[in-house]
Amino acid sequence: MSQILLPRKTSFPNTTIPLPSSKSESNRVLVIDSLTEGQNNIENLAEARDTQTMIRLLKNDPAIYDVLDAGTTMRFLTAYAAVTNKQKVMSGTDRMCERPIGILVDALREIGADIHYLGVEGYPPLAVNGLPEQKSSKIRIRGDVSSQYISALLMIAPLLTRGLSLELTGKIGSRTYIEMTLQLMLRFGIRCVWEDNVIHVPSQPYRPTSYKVESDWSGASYWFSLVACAEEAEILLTGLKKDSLQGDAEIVHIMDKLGVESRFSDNGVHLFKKSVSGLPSFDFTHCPDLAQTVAVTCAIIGQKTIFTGLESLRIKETDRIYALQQELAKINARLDEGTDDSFTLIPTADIPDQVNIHTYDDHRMAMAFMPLMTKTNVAFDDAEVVNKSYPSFWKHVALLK
Ligand SMILES: O=C(O)C1=C[C@@H](OP(=O)(O)O)[C@@H](O)[C@H](O)C1
Ligand SMILES: C=C(OP(=O)(O)O)C(=O)O
Repeated sequence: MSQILLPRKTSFPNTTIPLPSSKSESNRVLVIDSLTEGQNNIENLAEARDTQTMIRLLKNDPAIYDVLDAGTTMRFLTAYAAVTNKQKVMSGTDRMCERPIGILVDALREIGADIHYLGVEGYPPLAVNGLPEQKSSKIRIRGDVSSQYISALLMIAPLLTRGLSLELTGKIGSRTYIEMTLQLMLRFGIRCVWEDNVIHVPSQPYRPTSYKVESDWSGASYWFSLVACAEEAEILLTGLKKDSLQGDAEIVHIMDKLGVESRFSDNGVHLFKKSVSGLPSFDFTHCPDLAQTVAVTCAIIGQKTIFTGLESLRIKETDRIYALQQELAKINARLDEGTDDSFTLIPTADIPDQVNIHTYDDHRMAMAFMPLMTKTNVAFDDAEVVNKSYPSFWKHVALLK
């Protein structure tokens, strides 16, 4: 684990950031590719460790699928191992074994999969022993804990002899990720119907096709934040499209309210500074991975804000609410929990001359605090933490002139 120090810097003229590809798109396409009979032509897979882990496990097919700290890899491969009738142990880091998976396991068991827990009920590690016979084709599943369970079931559904109808109950979180799954399945020939809260997936074969993974909008968010926080900045982010499958493209609209103008061209999106207006409030229900970026941005630029839709943050790489509260306190900012489901971001009053950020084994804690370098010298205790989604992140920070 090595430290990294970013010295204070306020202006960033004309920099091009060659963004990495999306790990969410990559991990879906890899699972679909493995479920397709025939050759797909897939370009631009992510450098993210989560994706490289998926590639390695699918290629080597070891008896133990050790996903490390990759949530999508854990959830998608659990369903994949079941439908392909594999015998696998699913395991991961200590934190992965604290992230719930019971909702997915219950659904898979109802469909007919043979799965049992090897440790604590409801959590990895698990033993998957295939899916001998489909018992049910109509499943009810909660939509308010993690959309990854739903994406995992949707991707295997076309291979089930009776198909699958998924009734989503309660509030649906991270809906844009479910839509991404369905859109990608469509690219590979699968037609599903989403009516009210039921998604119907008939039994049908995936069709081989060509697909080029787009750049990562979640990774893009840190550069939007840098532009918002800087005195002057102009940044080109390559490989992004206005019409994206990724819900985190929402960052364009969020940052429009926080002083960043986005102009799209054939190369990607160009970011410029503009004035900030109004007292914004943001709902992260469908883009939870942007919450840390936006909280830190608002703290730095002095923007009081109301946040909602943060429920899922407590079960991600770390308890992201706690981690944000601890690290924001170091720059005298607060994220106060209200009596309803909202949080109030009270911005920074005074920033010390040097700030040491603890990263909690969470890539997004490190990347979200990078723009703090516009105000002070900032050190991070674990530089490699970014490898989960964006291994070239610090190399890209070094491109800033
Ligand atoms: O399906 C995906 O690719 C993801 C879904 C989201 O998780 P939840 O559905 O658990 O919110 C998101 O936070 C995660 O980084 C990636
Ligand atoms: C929550 C994340 O990933 P996962 O759930 O796939 O580990 C993330 O990348 O922010």
